[in-house]
Amino acid sequence: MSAHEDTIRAASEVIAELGASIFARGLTPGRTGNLSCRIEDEIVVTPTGVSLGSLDPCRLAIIDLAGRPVRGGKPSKEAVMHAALYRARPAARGVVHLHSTHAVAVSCLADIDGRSALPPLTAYFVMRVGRLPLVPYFAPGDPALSVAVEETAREHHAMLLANHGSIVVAEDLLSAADAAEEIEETARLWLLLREQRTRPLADAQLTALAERRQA
Ligand SMILES: O=C(O)[C@@H](O)C(=O)COP(=O)(O)O
Ligand SMILES: [Zn+2]
Repeated sequence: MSAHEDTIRAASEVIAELGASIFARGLTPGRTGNLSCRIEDEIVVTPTGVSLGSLDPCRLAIIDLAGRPVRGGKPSKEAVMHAALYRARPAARGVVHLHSTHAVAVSCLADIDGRSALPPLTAYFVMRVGRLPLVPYFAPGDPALSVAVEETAREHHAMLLANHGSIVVAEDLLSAADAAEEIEETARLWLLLREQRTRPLADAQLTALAERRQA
């Protein structure tokens, strides 16, 4: 087996392990959500119609950076969107898309700010996620969704898909998962606090966090 195949195999094991953990913690129900890792110019992505809780690392799909199937199982219907994210952010190596309950709830609200779907309630949210734009609704797998996501990803690594869920692209798969989990926790906090006056972080506090992130 070549070194490339060895790396694909190792990434597939990480994807299956992470999928099981995400599913066990109730972060995406049923057969929703999809995960991927970029290895050189190939992407290992979860197959369509399979629960993240029961992924077989030997049956994941391999696609190219144009989103075309190369070998393995039938790719997620969002594979083209994953490929679009890697094109938009060439240094990225992991993508996580989830239907986490509270994040989906926020994505369905009529009155959210499309430029920033969740307020900066905590430092952790600001450090992991930053500003979270809302991508307008397109049906799952619609090529127009990939176009919208690719455009947004040039400025933001995390976004909320209207009436759908979260999607994060990051330097590695586990960092993408951390950010997706943080979106869910912040959405839950925000819904808990909705009837109360809140005190999001102030601009000076956000600037200080941005400086620490760069340090
Ligand atoms: O919402 C959808 O249908 C997809 O975005 C999804 O989450 C699961 O689709 P597959 O990855 O094709 O199973
Ligand atoms: Zn989905």
